[in-house]
Amino acid sequence: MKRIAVLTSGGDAPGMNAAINAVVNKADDLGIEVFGISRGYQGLINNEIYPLNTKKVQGICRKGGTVLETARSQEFRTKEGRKKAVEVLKSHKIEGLVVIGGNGSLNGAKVLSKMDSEIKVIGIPASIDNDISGSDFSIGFNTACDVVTKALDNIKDTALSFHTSNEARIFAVETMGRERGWISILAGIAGEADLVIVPEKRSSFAKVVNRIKEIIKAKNDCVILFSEGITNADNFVDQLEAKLGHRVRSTLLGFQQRGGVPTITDRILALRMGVKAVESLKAGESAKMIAIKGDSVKTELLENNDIGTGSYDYYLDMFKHKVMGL
Ligand SMILES: Nc1ncnc2c1ncn2[C@@H]1O[C@H](COP(=O)(O)OP(=O)(O)OP(=O)(O)O)[C@@H](O)[C@H]1O
Ligand SMILES: O=P(O)(O)OC[C@H]1O[C@](O)(CO)[C@@H](O)[C@@H]1O
Repeated sequence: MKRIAVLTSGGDAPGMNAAINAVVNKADDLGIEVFGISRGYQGLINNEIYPLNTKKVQGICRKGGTVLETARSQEFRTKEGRKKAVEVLKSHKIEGLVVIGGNGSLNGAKVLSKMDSEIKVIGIPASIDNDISGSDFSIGFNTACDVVTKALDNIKDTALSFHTSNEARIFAVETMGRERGWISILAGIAGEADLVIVPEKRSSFAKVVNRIKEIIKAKNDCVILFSEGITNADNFVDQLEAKLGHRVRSTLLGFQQRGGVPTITDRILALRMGVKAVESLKAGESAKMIAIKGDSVKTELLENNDIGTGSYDYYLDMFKHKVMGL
């Protein structure tokens, strides 16, 4: 393997830059040339490709987002688009490609790996949603949880300061994560939310309301964390106010969860995965994804699924009275 390329695709995630840095530095160690591709698969189709070296990626580990920029590409979903992508890689004599992205990007990597046996493709899971099967954690998830936990810490200061007021204080905070409640559950436990509502559990709206009433009766405040993937997430707070007859103060953290300086945990995860991806290409592997399992970084087959695995049930069951679903 003499020449490889790296791209980032789909939603950006904090730590993607550390993965790029590791790919370039490990390739340098092994005497492999590296090219960067801008704007994901669309940039690849458009031949937006340039040489990278260790100097160019110096100091990027601390940066959020991705220095390669990212995109979602309809054209790459077509066979014609993917053919163009292969032609571009071949025209630059690229023998291996590292795709850093979420489950869609990794599905794209799998399809690309079937196009031409001379081009090896390895995926690195990077998404704040942690919804990628095969790896316990994806790059960016830890940073997103950190943002949400810190927001909860701040909100709880107000909640606890109003314990003796006449009016019960109720706060509702929405998290990202698409159909998965990973961010809610981990940040909820760490930030001591009183109630976490995730899409994976089933309950009724009436039961959720009753649980909130119990919490208020017991301590006069309630901090609720709910996932964007629950049923009727958009109207959840309005419906709660109507049923409870109380004000519910709402916080939408939105894209704050996807950006910002990556935590050391995300940086180390990304660095380990970047190194493993280059080693895997060097060993001639293809159609594989880098995964963290327990404390080990491994290669797994790229599978066409998008539900995320890891030890999710363990966290859901830690404090049963604090977790409900809708
Ligand atoms: N089945 C597929 N076949 C070919 N390409 C795909 C496929 N699925 C996704 N892609 C490519 O990967 C790109 C990124 O996918 P997607 O928009 O689902 O984001 P993602 O990687 O899952 O990130 P996020 O975690 O932000 O959702 C798509 O725009 C498309 O170009
Ligand atoms: O607006 P966009 O870029 O499609 O991203 C929104 C989605 O991306 C994610 O942040 C994952 O990257 C989801 O949690 C969220 O719903």
